[in-house]
Amino acid sequence: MSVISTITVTVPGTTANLGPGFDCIGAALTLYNQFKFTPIDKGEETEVVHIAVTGAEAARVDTSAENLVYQAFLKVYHHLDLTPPPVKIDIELGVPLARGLGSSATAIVGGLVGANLMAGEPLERGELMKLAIAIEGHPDNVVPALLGGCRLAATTEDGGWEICDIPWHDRIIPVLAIPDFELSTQEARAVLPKEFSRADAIFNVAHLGLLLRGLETGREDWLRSALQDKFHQPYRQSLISGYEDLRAAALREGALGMAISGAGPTLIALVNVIQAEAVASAMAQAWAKVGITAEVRSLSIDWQGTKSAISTGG
Ligand SMILES: Nc1ncnc2c1ncn2[C@@H]1O[C@H](COP(=O)(O)OP(=O)(O)O)[C@@H](O)[C@H]1O
Ligand SMILES: N[C@@H](CCOP(=O)(O)O)C(=O)O
Repeated sequence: MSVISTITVTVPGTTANLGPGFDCIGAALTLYNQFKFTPIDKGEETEVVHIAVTGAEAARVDTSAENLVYQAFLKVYHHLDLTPPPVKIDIELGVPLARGLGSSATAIVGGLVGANLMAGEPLERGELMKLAIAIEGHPDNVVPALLGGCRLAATTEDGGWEICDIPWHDRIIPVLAIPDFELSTQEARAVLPKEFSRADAIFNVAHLGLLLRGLETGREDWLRSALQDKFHQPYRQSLISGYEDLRAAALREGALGMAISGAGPTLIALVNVIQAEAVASAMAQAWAKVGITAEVRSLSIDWQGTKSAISTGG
């Protein structure tokens, strides 16, 4: 009988909200975290984990049993009422932490998918998705991280989720300006009001519609207004120093619009492919002028979502 030696799970980072789609839309990006799960022999001991992390920000990741990847791994076993096996988890970080690029979603999805494969794949993708949304608390990062592409998530009348794939025109490029400072999602959610006016709700519904059709058709006149929002960006801008300077620089070089990626502090510009390089360099310079070091990257949409491979031995 073949025995699992290692399970490798690769999960894309994501950009959520895209302006008016607060907590309901997100897209997977060509930026990845990799998680390797290796069963270890620990005799009678259970719930034992060894975690090793590599990558530029490795020292910032908790390697205790509180690690989010392991917590998600345990969730599958507890959900199935099974005893979790001792495991070694190797994490290779490619998604910057706490920058609004869905690093926590990669950890959750990675842990769930790894555990499900180790347990013999008892859970279907839809069940894993529900567990992931429950852990993260909102669907807009974990859904595209798992499925790839740009996805809209809406609740169904029976309390489930309807997931809709959003076409993304290949002329439209996401340029991500990633600063060297962090902003936790929890902190950036704490500044938001609990209620919104009717005028704000109508504003966001209209602009989300514009965004969806703009992304599908690539129509630049629609996309130029589509990233406006009244639900989160007005309250979060002050947490991101240089926000207005970056927006002005990006628009000056021809960006169609700029928004906060997820809860920030990364900023995302939607750009016609022809302008991508000029916009990226203008955004980097604008942050440098206010003393912030940043990495600015023109990325693509990841269409595959989470990938996994199992190597066996014995
Ligand atoms: N690869 C990882 N392994 C373990 N925990 C992680 C990993 N990536 C992110 N996390 C956890 O998620 C936190 C960041 O989550 P959050 O504030 O939501 O930011 P982000 O926008 O990156 O998702 C990190 O501080 C860490 O606790
Ligand atoms: N809709 C959430 C998205 C958070 O994304 P993250 O990448 O910052 O974790 C929010 O805006 O709070």
